[in-house]
Amino acid sequence: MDLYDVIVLGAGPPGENLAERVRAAGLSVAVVESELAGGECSYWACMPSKALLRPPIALAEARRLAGAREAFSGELDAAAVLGRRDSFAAHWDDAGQVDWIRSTGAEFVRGHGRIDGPCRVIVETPAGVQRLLTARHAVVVCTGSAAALPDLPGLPEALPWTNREGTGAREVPDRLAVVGGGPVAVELAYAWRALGAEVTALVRGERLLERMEPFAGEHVAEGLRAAGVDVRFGVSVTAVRRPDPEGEVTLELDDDGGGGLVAVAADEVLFATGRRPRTDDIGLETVGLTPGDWLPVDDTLRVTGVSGGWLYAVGDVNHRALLTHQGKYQARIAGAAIAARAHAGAALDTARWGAHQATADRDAVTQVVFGVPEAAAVGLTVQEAERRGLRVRAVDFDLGKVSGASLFADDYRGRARMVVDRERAVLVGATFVGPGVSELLHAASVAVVGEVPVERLWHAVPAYPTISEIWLRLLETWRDGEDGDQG
Ligand SMILES: Cc1cc2nc3c(=O)[nH]c(=O)nc-3n(C[C@H](O)[C@H](O)[C@H](O)COP(=O)(O)OP(=O)(O)OC[C@H]3O[C@@H](n4cnc5c(N)ncnc54)[C@H](O)[C@@H]3O)c2cc1C
Ligand SMILES: NC(=O)c1ccc[n+]([C@@H]2O[C@H](COP(=O)([O-])OP(=O)(O)OC[C@H]3O[C@@H](n4cnc5c(N)ncnc54)[C@H](O)[C@@H]3O)[C@@H](O)[C@H]2O)c1
Repeated sequence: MDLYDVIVLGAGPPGENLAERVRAAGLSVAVVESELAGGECSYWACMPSKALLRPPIALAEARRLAGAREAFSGELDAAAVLGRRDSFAAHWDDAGQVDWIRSTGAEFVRGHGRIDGPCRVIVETPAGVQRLLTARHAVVVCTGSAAALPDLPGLPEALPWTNREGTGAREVPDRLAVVGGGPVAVELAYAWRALGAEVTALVRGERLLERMEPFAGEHVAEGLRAAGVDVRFGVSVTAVRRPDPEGEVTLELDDDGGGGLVAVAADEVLFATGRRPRTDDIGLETVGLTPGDWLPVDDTLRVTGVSGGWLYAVGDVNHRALLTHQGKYQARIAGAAIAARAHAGAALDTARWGAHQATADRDAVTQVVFGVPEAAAVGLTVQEAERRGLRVRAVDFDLGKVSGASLFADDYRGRARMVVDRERAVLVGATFVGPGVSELLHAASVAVVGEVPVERLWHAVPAYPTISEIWLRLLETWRDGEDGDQG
């Protein structure tokens, strides 16, 4: 029997960070990983997708500048882009990440872990050996999520792409159909179109990026269309046919979306229709939980409904904010809470924004969706703020009218919104859409998390001529008491 203070199940970025955090607090820890240390993010999600996107974005941005565009007459070298992607996915080899985990003093255990009652984890190693690990203080489930596929006739036989093939494919299909309207669909439609595929995006709803302000999705749809993606709204796939696994795939649609389209033929189909928790085979039934469910947690990331307070869940698996950086934030908070509880008598700071209270992953979630344009958001949209009972004002401005933006790209198109709590006159959310806006986001996060009064923001002087001068235009619009460009 191996005894540790903490056992971490799953070595995605949140699991790795949790281990580092509790080690730094002097606790012993074992990290169990069944596939690759680094998780989905490193090999089939964030890193390879951004590696696929960066060359097309750089090229598209250069082509928007008179004088620079003349230097680019050729097309992207798809093989070189895929090769660069491979190196960013570390050629699907996790030796570097395992070394890093071990460098923290954590023990790395390769194998499939299952909870076996309170504080116990049984690991089935690749050699088929079972090893029992016991935790003195905590077991932290960081097993992440996998692609959720709808229950459609013919879908399993059609061998659909999920995010794994969508980020890892070694050849560019001639025709790719993409189902879904979230970040995965948007980014991968943009990337594969730029690499040479004919891409049809089939969106069930009426807009893209439903969790962001509506104008973000509108600008992104316009950008995808400008890049040559055929974007169709209001269409649902009802069945998928691929009689020959090597042959083309046909998607049957319920409605023509007004465009006369009743079926789509493609060489591959990517389903980007959301995520499901990886909890179906981790022994949840041994502690009274239901396999296959998301794991609800309190704000210290402790799983609710389990007695003894020893079980935590961090990252995608708790369904609070399915983003790597938010999972790592949760890991820092949970690690601090576990360490404080382990050192009997240490008081927990569970006030809003306290050291042991996850707050940002509800009230200040940051996200950037990459492409041309980029969409970047933090905190609450108008709709979410109103749902929470806040009285807010949306302050909008056309980013194309900011001199830094017009220098960044000819005919710059973009928009910004700050959402201001009228009662306290502080920012509760911000959204930017336009080329190159991703690096604007952190300033907005600091304002939201710091609850900086809007009047104080006048003293945060943006350098001239940068896109950040949008802040002055937003403040002027706020001062003048009328909304900017609402178009
Ligand atoms: C295409 C795509 C692009 C994305 N891009 C971004 C982005 O740009 N930025 C961003 O912030 N987020 C992005 N995300 C989301 C991000 O990938 C996830 O939020 C992140 O990976 C969650 O980390 P996690 O550790 O919770 O889960 P995962 O990364 O899924 O890691 C979980 C780990 O647990 C292991 N595991 C599972 N079960 C067991 C078990 N029983 N025993 C042992 N080990 C187990 C798995 O093998 C895996 O290594 C993207 C997602 C997708 C699909
Ligand atoms: N750059 C980034 O930060 C980034 C990039 C990719 C993914 N992610 C994260 O990964 C997670 C997964 O992303 P995602 O885009 O797969 O999921 P999502 O839940 O964000 O979007 C799923 C989309 O599929 C649609 N959909 C669901 N079921 C459907 C069905 N049966 N038929 C047709 N459409 C259907 C939804 O309406 C929605 O548009 C998200 O939380 C996202 O934030 C982040």
